[in-house]
Amino acid sequence: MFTIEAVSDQFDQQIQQRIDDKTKPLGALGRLESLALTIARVQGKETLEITRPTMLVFAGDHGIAASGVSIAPSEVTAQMLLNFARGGAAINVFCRQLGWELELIDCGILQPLEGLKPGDCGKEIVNCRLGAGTNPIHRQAAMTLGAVHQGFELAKGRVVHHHSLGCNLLGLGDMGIGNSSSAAALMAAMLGLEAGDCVGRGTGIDAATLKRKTMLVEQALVQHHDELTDTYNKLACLGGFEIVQMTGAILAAAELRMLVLIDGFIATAAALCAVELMPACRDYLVFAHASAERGHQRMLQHLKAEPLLDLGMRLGEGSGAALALPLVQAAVNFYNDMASFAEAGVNKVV
Ligand SMILES: O=C(O)c1ccc[n+]([C@@H]2O[C@H](COP(=O)([O-])O)[C@@H](O)[C@H]2O)c1
Ligand SMILES: Cc1cc2nc[nH]c2cc1C
Repeated sequence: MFTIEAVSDQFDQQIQQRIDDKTKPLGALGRLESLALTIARVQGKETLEITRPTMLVFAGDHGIAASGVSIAPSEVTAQMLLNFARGGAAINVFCRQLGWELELIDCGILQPLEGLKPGDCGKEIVNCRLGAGTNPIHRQAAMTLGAVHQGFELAKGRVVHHHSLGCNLLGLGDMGIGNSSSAAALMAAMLGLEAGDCVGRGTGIDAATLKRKTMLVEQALVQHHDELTDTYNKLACLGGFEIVQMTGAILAAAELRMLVLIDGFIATAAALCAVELMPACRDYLVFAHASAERGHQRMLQHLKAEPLLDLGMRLGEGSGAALALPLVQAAVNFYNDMASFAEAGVNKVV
């Protein structure tokens, strides 16, 4: 369904030489230097550029939320999506500040946001609905395999659309009450860990809720144990509509050789799925930040990812990915515009 080419390391030496020739002590731009190498490999050209950076926020509801695993009920997913549409959430503020295009995608919240009065809803919500919330994963499969495939196709449609508008950097974010349970279950299934190693406090639950959440995720893993044979089945049994579509978006973006900025715990669960399915897509991913959610560090280690920021954030929405854009632009700009020792007439120091 996707044809993804791993990036070539053929020009690594030239790229590294260009970075090392800039007027700075060797390695002094730290993580920005490896970021520039990543971008140069992906873009494969002399002058790097970030064009029309676009944040896609995928929203979906989760059956498990009815069993009390979050601080909020499922209704808050729709309420926050409406808040995004009206421009009032953290992701709106950061996108406006930093120059992101923003698209909101309903992947399957409980009830579609229809029947709003004209003018009530500022921004279009793109309909990519796979259902009215997933089934509770501790009792049955979240969705059918057909829904997983359909979700990949819908996400690919959005990515192709933004690519055609000139976007070469996607940010991926999520909104979905209960989705940290689904992300933790997928993490456990993919990394071969216990529920207890993967489940965290999500929106900020108390100790008793954490215990229940861990038990339900454990139950989901036992319930589906024999079906967790490949990534598609893992997504069908344990996933969420927004996690499926973020996975599809990563694969579609990699196919088009676009860079993808991954947000926190939920988006990284989608990255785990995408990389398990097609390892070559890893080359196109930049991990924006270390979420405070328990388990995120271990996901990042598994993906050999060094996140750009560590702000103790655990909001989702794409907020961490949004904040990392200036660093990506800084990596591009130093690579393009900084003088070399020869150009500047500075003695090369090593
Ligand atoms: O992405 C993260 O790192 C992250 C960590 C904790 C919570 N969240 C957000 O909080 C919601 C999921 O939390 P919960 O407790 O409802 O499972 C969902 O809307 C996520 O975007 C996001
Ligand atoms: C208020 C609120 C905002 C959010 N943004 C992302 N997940 C969220 C969860 C809640 C509860």
